[in-house]
Amino acid sequence: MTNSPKSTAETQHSTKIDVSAITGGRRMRRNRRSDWSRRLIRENAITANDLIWPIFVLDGENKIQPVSSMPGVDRLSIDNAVRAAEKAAKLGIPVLALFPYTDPALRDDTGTEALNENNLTCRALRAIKKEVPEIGLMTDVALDPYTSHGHDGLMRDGVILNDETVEQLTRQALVQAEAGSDIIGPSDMMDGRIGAIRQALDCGDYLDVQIMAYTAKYASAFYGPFRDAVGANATLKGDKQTYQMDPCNSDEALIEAELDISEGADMLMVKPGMPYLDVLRRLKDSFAMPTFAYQVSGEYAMLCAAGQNGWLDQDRAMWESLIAFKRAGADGILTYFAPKIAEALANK
Ligand SMILES: NCc1[nH]cc(CCC(=O)O)c1CC(=O)O
Ligand SMILES: [Mg+2]
Repeated sequence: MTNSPKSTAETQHSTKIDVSAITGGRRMRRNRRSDWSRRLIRENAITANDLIWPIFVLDGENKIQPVSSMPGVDRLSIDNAVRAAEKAAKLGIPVLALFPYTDPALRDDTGTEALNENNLTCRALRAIKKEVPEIGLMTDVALDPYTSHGHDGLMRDGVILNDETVEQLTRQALVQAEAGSDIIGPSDMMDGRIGAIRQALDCGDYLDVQIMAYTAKYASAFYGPFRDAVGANATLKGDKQTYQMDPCNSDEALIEAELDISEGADMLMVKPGMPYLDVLRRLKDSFAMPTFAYQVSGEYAMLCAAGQNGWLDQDRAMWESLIAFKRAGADGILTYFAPKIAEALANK
């Protein structure tokens, strides 16, 4: 490059750009120019109606026990879970999802405590139903909070048994329905459990109890903090790859969905959330079912940790992560941010 005056003038002349000609007059930035215009053209929004708030319940009274790997999330004794339900109802959150922290002394090989009609989950269901009847309650069907080995199913010689587990899960679902669960959420990934549970609910006069199938649940590293919260990290031996899905696959999710729908699922779920938005979109487009995403504990922990370090703006990242689920086709999101989001929306 020379820097003679003549050459500079030539360069300026030859780079005169006519953007309107290039884009055919289309100016995408026009709509982004002002706040009112951005609001006007917005395709997606989050409302409190989109939220399911997962809470951790523990035994005792007047207890609030922080989960160290999930800043701002606590294990709550039932009386405090009732307070949380009142708060959720006031904020317009439609559903609470209950997860029990089970006393290690109550865990055994076969997860017997799952079938106890007075277990923590059942007592929490009854207490919340009594005090806050207007809120929907969802419960987790899986054996991992109750087994001494931390697996979601029954185990023999190191193998997770499918059909025997399905029988046990079906009984667990009935116990929860009897205690007042509105939505049964089987999170175990055994084959055939949706159909078995549907059949049992219908025979047991629980025609109106809904099933949200954990349809595409992946064997994920992002569940770590949750397993802390429910005390399963200490007990879990091995991993869950023989029943949860391989993160390398997405076609398989379509078959899982087809099965769950034909077996009677009312709603589908993809889990984790952010790393599986493609799966969410495929399920929504293929089946047009009410479809949910679970923004799991590890996703929550990552955003909080980066925020605490000042590495990103936690609030903005939180909103952006949630709108991504809506954009990808979710009808709703299970998220530990639910109360924070609903509060912010209420104060807008
Ligand atoms: N049935 C277990 C269950 N139910 C919900 C979660 C994870 C939720 C989260 O990470 O927030 C898990 C963990 C697992 O499969 O090991
Ligand atoms: Mg399945």
